[in-house]
Amino acid sequence: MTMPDAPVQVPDQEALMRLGETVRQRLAGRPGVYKVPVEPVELFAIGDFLDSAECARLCAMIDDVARPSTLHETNYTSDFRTSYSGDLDPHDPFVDNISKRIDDLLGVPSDIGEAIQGQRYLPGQQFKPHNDWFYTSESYWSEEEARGGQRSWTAMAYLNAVEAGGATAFTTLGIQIDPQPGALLLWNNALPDGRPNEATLHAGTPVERGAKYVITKWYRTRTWR
Ligand SMILES: O=C(O)CCC(=O)C(=O)O
Ligand SMILES: [Fe+2]
Repeated sequence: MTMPDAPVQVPDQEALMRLGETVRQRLAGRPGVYKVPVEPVELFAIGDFLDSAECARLCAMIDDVARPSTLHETNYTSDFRTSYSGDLDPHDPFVDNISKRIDDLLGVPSDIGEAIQGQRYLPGQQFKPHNDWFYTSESYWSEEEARGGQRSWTAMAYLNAVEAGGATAFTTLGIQIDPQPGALLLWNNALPDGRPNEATLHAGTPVERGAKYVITKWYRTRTWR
C-alpha cells in the first residue's frame, strides 16, 4: 500500500506560523504600535522605542565593536554589505535590558532571539536588497538549522538621524523608511502560513552624508545558540 504524499513543508514552517500568530496578536491594537499598511508583509513601526540617551550609548558601543560585516553568501560581490557591524555584549546589563524590552514587546521567549547586532554605515556604505531568512538550499543552512533554525521576526531600531540617504527600502513593496532616531521597525519574515515571505526583500540604501547607526535583533524558531 502506498501512502499519500505528505503536503510540502518548508523547514520550521509550523513554528514560523505559530510565531507569526503570537506576535500578530500581541501587537494588534497596542498603543504606540503602527501597522504599516503594506501587502503582503506584516510590518510595524514604533516611534520613540529608545530614548536619546540610549541611542547615544548604543552608537558608542557600536563604534567599539564594529568590524567589516560578514555575509553567509560567499558569491555575493564585495560591495553587497559594506557597513561595519558587530554583536553587542549580551551580558552587559544595559544591552540585556534593551534586548528584553524587544522580546517583551513581541511576546516571544528570550531564548529564540539572537544577540543584538549593531551596524554603522558611513557615506557610500549600504546593504543591498536581501532577505533576512536563510536560504535552506545553501550550504550554511545545516549549521544555522542547528543554531536555532529559520529566522522569524526582525526587529531593527534607528539610533540617529542621517544627514542624507540611508533609508531602509522594501524594494518589492516599493516603500522606503527614513531613519528616525529611537524608532523600532518590526517585520515578519514569513507568510502567515509559515513559508518564507519573498516580499520582505529590503535594503539599507547608501548613506550619502553623515553616518547611520542601527541595531538589529533577529528571532529564530527555536533556542538560538
Ligand atoms: O540598515 C538598514 O536599513 C537595513 C539593515 C538590514 O537589513 C539588516 O541588518 O538585516
Ligand atoms: Fe536585513
